[in-house]
Amino acid sequence: MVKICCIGAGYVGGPTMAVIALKCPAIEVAVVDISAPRIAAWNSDQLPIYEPGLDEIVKQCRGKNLFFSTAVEKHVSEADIIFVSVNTPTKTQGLGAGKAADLTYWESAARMIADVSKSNKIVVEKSTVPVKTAEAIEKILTHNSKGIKYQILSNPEFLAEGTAIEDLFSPDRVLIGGRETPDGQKATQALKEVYAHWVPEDRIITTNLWSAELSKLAANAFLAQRISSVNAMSALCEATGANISEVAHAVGKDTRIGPKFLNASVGFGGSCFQKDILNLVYICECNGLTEVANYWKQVIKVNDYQKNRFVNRVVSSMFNTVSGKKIAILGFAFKKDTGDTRETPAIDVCRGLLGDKAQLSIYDLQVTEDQIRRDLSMKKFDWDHPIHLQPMNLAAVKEVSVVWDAYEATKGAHGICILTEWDEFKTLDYKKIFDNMQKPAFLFDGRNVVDVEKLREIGFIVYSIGKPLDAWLKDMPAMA
Ligand SMILES: NC(=O)c1ccc[n+]([C@@H]2O[C@H](COP(=O)([O-])OP(=O)(O)OC[C@H]3O[C@@H](n4cnc5c(N)ncnc54)[C@H](O)[C@@H]3O)[C@@H](O)[C@H]2O)c1
Ligand SMILES: O=c1ccn([C@@H]2O[C@H](COP(=O)(O)OP(=O)(O)O[C@H]3O[C@H](CO)[C@@H](O)[C@H](O)[C@H]3O)[C@@H](O)[C@H]2O)c(=O)[nH]1
Repeated sequence: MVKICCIGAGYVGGPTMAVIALKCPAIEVAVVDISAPRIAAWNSDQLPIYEPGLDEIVKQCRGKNLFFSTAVEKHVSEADIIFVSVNTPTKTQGLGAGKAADLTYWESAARMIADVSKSNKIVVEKSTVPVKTAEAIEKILTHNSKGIKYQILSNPEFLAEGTAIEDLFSPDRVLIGGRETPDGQKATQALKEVYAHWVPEDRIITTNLWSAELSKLAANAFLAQRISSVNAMSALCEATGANISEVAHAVGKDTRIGPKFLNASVGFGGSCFQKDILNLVYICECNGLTEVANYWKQVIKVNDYQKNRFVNRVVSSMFNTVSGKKIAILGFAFKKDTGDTRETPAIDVCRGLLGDKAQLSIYDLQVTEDQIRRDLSMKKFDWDHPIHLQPMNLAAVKEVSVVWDAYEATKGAHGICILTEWDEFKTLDYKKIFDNMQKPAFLFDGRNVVDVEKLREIGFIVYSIGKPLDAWLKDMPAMA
């Protein structure tokens, strides 16, 4: 029986391995982690991450051919194929701080593999890593090899949160990069056979190692660039009276551009886009490609601009101050159908409003109060470390309350900010909400989910990203 071990039981390791176990009953899959609470949660009824469809798969396979364990060394030493899916945060100190990927966790996983292995291994990079990481890992492994042969493959993951199971069941492509030697090709073939249990062969792409590593960073940079492009246009729409939904629809009809991923928003979030672009920028700079680095940096600058613009719009519309005013925040996760808050634009928007002394009442369908409080007091990039290494005893933010109902959040509020596109926010009883708010009642839709005209009829002053401004907002221009 082929044995697979995945180091890192996170948003990637958990779902990917669950799907491999489901689709390959003859393979034994062990997912290991240094975080005991995380492993305990994977072995409980309350999985550590919320992902539609994941519970059922885990229930079906757990204890049969899918195991979650803290016995890292045991499972690594027994495995034929080892996936490494650990954190690769942005460095916060030293050379490349604020940009370069911190490979501490990756390196410690590689050293551990070298220490405990007694048989040949295929080591698969599942984490997103800088180009040429495989070469460094190869050096660590072979330096300590004791005669054991290692083949390193790059197999980046392209799943998006909220649709992870769908994406894993039916990926646009599976990418495998390997050495172009007979042993390298054999390893590539072995991994290809795992995916071939359910992925059509023409969707499994094989490349050299460096192309696979770079393709992951490139794909995320292209995706994020699309959002910054549409968000940049949204600012111009507000200035000119054009409507971003109409512009995006018209632009996306061009088959060369396509309709997906063109929703203007308060800004992109998530654990990957910013981190991976910063990483790309750093690699360009290290290779002397300043113009290329600056080009990609702009994608992040526009994203920061979009978040700032939103906060400025809220404050300037409400008579240039939100001091002491109750603002309801609807949605805190970085997108719908996930409880993940890593780099969510809600953090920056909330901090901006708190900076102007607002009182926030936050409601999200999946994010816990504890998580929200941690996010609002944590330093940038501190989130991307194993949970037991993250700062504890964070300062309490007393101007924030977290509630479990949109009506409660909005009761007595001066304004509402919609920051996540949860379906529930489309069907709330906005008349009831309006009646219970201070007047004038403001609604700032950072996700374009509400029916602007209907809300204006009820009496709201509405701002919706990239949509024609109502008269009130035109009279209260926001500073960029
Ligand atoms: N989240 C996504 O949607 C996504 C998608 C594609 C790629 N990625 C990439 O995949 C990697 C993992 O991301 P994630 O979202 O799953 O992170 P995560 O924080 O959810 O999970 C990483 C896990 O690795 C564990 N870990 C760290 N060092 C370890 C070690 N030495 N031994 C054992 N366990 C260790 C941590 O405790 C943690 O549980 C990152 O490189 C990320 O960029 C993420
Ligand atoms: O038209 C759009 C699409 C997305 N977003 C925002 O962009 C962010 C990222 O969304 P999405 O890409 O759907 O989620 P992620 O889970 O971050 O997935 C991205 O990052 C992963 C980690 O690398 C990759 O594997 C995926 O392919 C890539 O889509 C979220 O805040 C979204 O709200 C928009 O504002 N407008």
